[in-house]
Amino acid sequence: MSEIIFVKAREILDSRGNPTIETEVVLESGAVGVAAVPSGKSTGKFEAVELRDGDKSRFNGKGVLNAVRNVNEVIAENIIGMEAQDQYLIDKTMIDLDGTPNKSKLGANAILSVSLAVARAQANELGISLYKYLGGLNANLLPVPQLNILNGGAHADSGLDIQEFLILPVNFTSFKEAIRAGAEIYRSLESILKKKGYSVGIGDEGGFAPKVKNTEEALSLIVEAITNANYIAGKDIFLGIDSASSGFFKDGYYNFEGAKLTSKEMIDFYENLLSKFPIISIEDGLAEEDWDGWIEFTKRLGDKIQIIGDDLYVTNIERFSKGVELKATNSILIKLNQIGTLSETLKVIQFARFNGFNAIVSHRSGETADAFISHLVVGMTTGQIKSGAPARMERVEKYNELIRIEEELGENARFAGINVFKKFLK
Ligand SMILES: C=C(OP(=O)(O)O)C(=O)O
Ligand SMILES: [Mg+2]
Repeated sequence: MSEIIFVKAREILDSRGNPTIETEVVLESGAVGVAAVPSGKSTGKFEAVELRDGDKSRFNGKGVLNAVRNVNEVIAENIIGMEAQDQYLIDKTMIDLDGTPNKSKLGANAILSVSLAVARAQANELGISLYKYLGGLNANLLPVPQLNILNGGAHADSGLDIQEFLILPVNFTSFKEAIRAGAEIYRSLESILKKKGYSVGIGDEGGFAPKVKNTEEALSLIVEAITNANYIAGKDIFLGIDSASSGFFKDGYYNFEGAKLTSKEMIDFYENLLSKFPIISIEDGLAEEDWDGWIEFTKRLGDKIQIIGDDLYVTNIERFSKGVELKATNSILIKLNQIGTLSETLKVIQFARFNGFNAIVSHRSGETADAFISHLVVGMTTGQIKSGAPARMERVEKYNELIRIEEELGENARFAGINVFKKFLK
């Protein structure tokens, strides 16, 4: 047991060059925990509040000095003296100190940086890896990576409406081999794009951002890349998309690929895609307030594919409970900074499990070198992680950390592989 004696936050930069917060926590024993918070661009309307200064003279208003001050001057004096092992109590103390339903007073970024740094400090205090602290002996499952190799939407200027085109390597015996296949396919896609005269510039999450015609062309290029890399699409590698469709939903319609579609027409579009491509996962296929559409979507396609709510749920237990009750999806995306504490995130993952939902732990489009999510996904044995392309160091670092974890687990490591999708493959 060791109590917190020092808490200090600072403003650092994220992968887009925007400011974000990092916090350091020191325990009486000398154990230290440092954690940095990422930042989204296609953020959900119902996410907890990321506190930004609004002072246009610094970072065009995006500074986080107020959040830093909230850690150093408000949170610090309230948690110094608390035991680092009391994660739930520390998180509750911060939630109560904030006192708002969306953490708008202190900032979810401020609160989360402390929450994660405390967990790290406690793992270091115990002298064990973070994933082992989170999950103990049960923490031996390595996730299927969802690798975003072609970018659109708010993350790139490819002109594609769909934000993320993902490959999911499943037919492998280890995470390391799965990521190798992913990286080979990424490079294979680069060669194809070059040969066809497309740009090989990349988007925020490291995927290529060619100005291709539409979704079908993007998916065809990816299938070709899989084949050229000597893998079989639909067996070794499945496809996924994150439409981030709240970004093109307006006044009840989806403004998609030049047309104005109803929810039903959007679902028809996805159903047609499934008949042409080995897609196993669709995230945010519909918008964050289109509950009726989601119910229909899951009724029609929920036994064939993983249907993930991201902006729909924002890792919030209330919105997620509603989704479970309404059968709005069969899966949930998990982003720590959508809700703002580790303990609330753990509860949402547990709730997903109780209800037979897949949980996919995710990075944000603005990232740091912090690989906390790699430990979270193994600690909670969720079986899937989404961390962008197998390129750009802030993305790769999450995958590299999983390679290290797999090595540490040795013969006890298991790769989730096809198991996480078995229920969709009858
Ligand atoms: C990672 C995503 O993007 P962002 O961080 O911009 O919300 C996403 O939508 O899943
Ligand atoms: Mg998303």
